[in-house]
Amino acid sequence: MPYPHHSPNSPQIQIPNLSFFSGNLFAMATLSNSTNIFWQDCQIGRAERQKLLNQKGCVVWITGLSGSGKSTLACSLSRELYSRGKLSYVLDGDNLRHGLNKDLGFKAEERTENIRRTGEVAKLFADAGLICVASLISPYRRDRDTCRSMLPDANFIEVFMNMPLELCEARDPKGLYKLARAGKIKGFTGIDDPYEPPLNCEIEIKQDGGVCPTPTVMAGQVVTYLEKEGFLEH
Ligand SMILES: Nc1ncnc2c1ncn2[C@@H]1O[C@H](COP(=O)(O)OS(=O)(=O)O)[C@@H](OP(=O)(O)O)[C@H]1O
Ligand SMILES: Nc1ncnc2c1ncn2[C@@H]1O[C@H](COP(=O)(O)OP(=O)(O)O)[C@@H](O)[C@H]1O
Repeated sequence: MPYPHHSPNSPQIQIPNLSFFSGNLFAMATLSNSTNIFWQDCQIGRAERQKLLNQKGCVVWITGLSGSGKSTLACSLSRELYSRGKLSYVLDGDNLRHGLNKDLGFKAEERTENIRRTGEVAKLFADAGLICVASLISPYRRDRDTCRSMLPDANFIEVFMNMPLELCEARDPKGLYKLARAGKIKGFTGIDDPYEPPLNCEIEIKQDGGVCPTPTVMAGQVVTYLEKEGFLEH
């Protein structure tokens, strides 16, 4: 079943000539200039792929400060799912910036485009029947909500790494906080750039009595949710 805004045979809206936007990637990204296009369906769809894999496609979106443990959770979760015979794929912000998003920096509009593109790719993976684990700072609530709105609501599972800045900064595995504090990186999230915590996330990972749960425990929290919501069976 195609998503509502991609419904087949829907009339194509004619968009005015946008050539005056040429060279402005971000203006172009928010508007579509494709006309006379049609949705193409195949006999083998999402339902058939999910049956084959005995799971339901979804997006687990992990958000949080640099150093909060997003990649650690993503990898631990992927490993745990693999051991249960479930297929997942990790989209890591750092890794995507080596390829698909290599043209983007860290200004607000570039982060927005980074999240939008990643959301579109995550949606494709979910449609392929996979459990897609996206781990990006994704500091803006509106950008995360845009990704949520691309999918049926229950299929977007937002996981908030609610770790204090002091812990992330003490970890500083890449030395980036140190550089940001020294003024050598401008616009670093949590230091001189904003992070907007989720208001209504599905899962929150936080310290318990000042102790951070282990990667296995964090992954277990997500697996329990996926199991309860029926994503690990067809
Ligand atoms: N200015 C600034 N602010 C935040 N992070 C920075 C910055 N410059 C480089 N980095 C490194 O880039 C990684 C974050 O990339 P993301 O694609 O996840 O960022 S975002 O979602 O577009 O905000 C982030 O990786 P993680 O530490 O894994 O979060 C950093 O290593
Ligand atoms: N649950 C945890 N317990 C202990 N150390 C952790 C945990 N999660 C992450 N770390 C460590 O914290 C650092 C940052 O983790 P990482 O997953 O790279 O964060 P992010 O992807 O959010 O930047 C790494 O050195 C990692 O080994």
